[in-house]
Amino acid sequence: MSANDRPMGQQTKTSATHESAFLKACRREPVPHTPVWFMRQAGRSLPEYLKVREGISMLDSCMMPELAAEITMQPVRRHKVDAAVYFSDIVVPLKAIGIDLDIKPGVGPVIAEPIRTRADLARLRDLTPEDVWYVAEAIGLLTAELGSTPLIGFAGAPFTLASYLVEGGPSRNHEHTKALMYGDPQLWADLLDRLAEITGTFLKVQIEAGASAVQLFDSWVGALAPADYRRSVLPASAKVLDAVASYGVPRIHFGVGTGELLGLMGEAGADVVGVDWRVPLDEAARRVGPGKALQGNLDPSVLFAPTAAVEAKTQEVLEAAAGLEGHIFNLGHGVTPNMDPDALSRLVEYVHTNTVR
Ligand SMILES: Cc1c2[nH]c(c1CCC(=O)O)Cc1[nH]c(c(CCC(=O)O)c1C)Cc1[nH]c(c(CCC(=O)O)c1C)Cc1[nH]c(c(C)c1CCC(=O)O)C2
Repeated sequence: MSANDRPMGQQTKTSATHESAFLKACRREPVPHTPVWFMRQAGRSLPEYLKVREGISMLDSCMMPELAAEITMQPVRRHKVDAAVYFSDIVVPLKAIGIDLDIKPGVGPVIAEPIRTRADLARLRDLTPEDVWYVAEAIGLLTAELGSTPLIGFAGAPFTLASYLVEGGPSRNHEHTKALMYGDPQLWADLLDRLAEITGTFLKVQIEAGASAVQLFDSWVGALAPADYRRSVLPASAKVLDAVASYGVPRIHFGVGTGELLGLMGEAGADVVGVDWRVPLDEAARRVGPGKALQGNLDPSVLFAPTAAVEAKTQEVLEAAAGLEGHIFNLGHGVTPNMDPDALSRLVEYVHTNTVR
């Protein structure tokens, strides 16, 4: 359906979303104020989240469209952020293809039988849109409710998904993962390629349902040196980003501790590169090179300091970003459960009123 075929209301909404500060910054166009959203903005920092999640497991809540839509809306209503991020988890598509896994509170995703051999690989079948019907349904509800506020869809990148699958759960040193990557490069490449297929489909489902941007989370890839990233990870991440290129929605690519990988993560095909708090944004821009917007990068733990200190550190981020082609303000990683929601609301207000030009 072309824009002209749409009913009037939807057409107006679509163009208002297109003209939002968030999408303009992603496209590196001038903005009225610096747009801001927070990774993990929905979740345990919000009392209204704890209330609606009572007695419902994390994975079950991801499969309940009305509930997932409500949780996605909560931080938009409360903080007045410039974008919503679809409430789900990076392991949802793996669960959807039948991998036996759970999300353990305070721990993270735990896989019953890790994937470490060629025979194990056969368990990673293709994802079909029907497997994740609840995603399209939740996003349909959301695009109606969000008005001109854009919705960000997301997925875990092949390396980060592989690290959970191969380790069997969260890991500090990624020992089994690296043993496989260095010990059996062909099996590793095949594993990442399978995950790239699944992830590409998961993102397509979200875009076709109405997501206005997508973020590919390679949260743990900062564990790798650049040469290993280029050889063993970049081809699979590039395949995912390429799979959704034709939709024309901005593709954000983010990892933690990835200061040495920023240029390569841009090369993988992102339109926006997410930066954690370890590299100032002006330096990050030099590493990424021209033609890409940046997202970040206040240290989340700064939010635990008094307001004046939060504002001083925020000002530093805004000043480092002043010369960028496009900047979306975010934390350098996700909101944590003990964060004061009021501090986050104040931060949004501060960024909106203190944009540096
Ligand atoms: C690595 C990763 C995961 N999940 C995700 C990543 C990449 C982002 C990152 O680097 O932080 C992505 C994710 N997970 C969740 C979102 C929601 C959208 C948002 O508001 O950003 C997003 C974008 C919900 C969630 N995913 C999870 C929660 C907490 C579960 C709960 O509320 O019971 C939420 C709100 C569970 C989860 N799932 C995962 C972890 C490490 C945890 C935390 C475990 C814990 O501390 O209890 C895996």
